[in-house]
Amino acid sequence: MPLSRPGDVTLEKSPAYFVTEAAPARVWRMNTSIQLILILRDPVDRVVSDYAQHVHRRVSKELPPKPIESLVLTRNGDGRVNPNAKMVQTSLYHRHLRRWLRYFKPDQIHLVDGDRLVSQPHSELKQVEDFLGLKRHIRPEHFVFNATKGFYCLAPSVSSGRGKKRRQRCLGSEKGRRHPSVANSTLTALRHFFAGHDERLVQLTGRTFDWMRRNAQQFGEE
Ligand SMILES: Nc1ncnc2c1ncn2[C@@H]1O[C@H](COP(=O)(O)OS(=O)(=O)O)[C@@H](OP(=O)(O)O)[C@H]1O
Repeated sequence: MPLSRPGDVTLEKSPAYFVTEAAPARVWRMNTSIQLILILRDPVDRVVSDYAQHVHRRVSKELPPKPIESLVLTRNGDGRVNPNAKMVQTSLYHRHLRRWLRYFKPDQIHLVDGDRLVSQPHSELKQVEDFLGLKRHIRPEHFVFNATKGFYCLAPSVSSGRGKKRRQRCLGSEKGRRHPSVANSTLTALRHFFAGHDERLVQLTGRTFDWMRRNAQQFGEE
């Protein structure tokens, strides 16, 4: 963590902490009253996003990407999801969150809806300001939709530059890449698999996310 002065709010972001077995105990030893922010998105989209990173890494090394099926489905060709696959494990949010809740109180962990963070960043970030006990500073006009990027970016008025240097600030080109296309049968297997885990996350958090409603509609009627 960087050095901070009294009154500073220091933020640190590492997606890997969430799934790292030893992280909750280590963080607790550092600071028992820390405030934690967890961004959750549709677990299937998260798997596909992970796969997009795999494709990017392989292509940049001039290696052919592996098919997603070999990374998330069982090897016997029955089309079922392999629950032990790394990309699948990472999306089992309730398992990882349960580990954090052994050390931290539920009110120390704020859940951000990652899908809404993309579509309505202001409303999600307002809740983050409240959770951190900050004065509400972020306003809807601080975000502008960038059609090329396909995401909201920070408006020039809140950029850190001065004068003409003030321009829109978007996340880097490695964020929000186009996702590779994935066979419908694989997506359906993934949706089916994760729908079975939705209820456990609801029980743990008391939150129902939009992807759960979509899953319930799709699979509840089967
Ligand atoms: N404004 C804006 N611009 C670009 N991307 C945005 C934005 N808001 C949220 N997102 C989503 O953030 C996802 C990447 O998240 P992370 O940076 O936490 O992931 S990681 O560090 O790469 O693990 C990234 O996931 P992918 O779309 O799968 O790349 C985006 O969906």
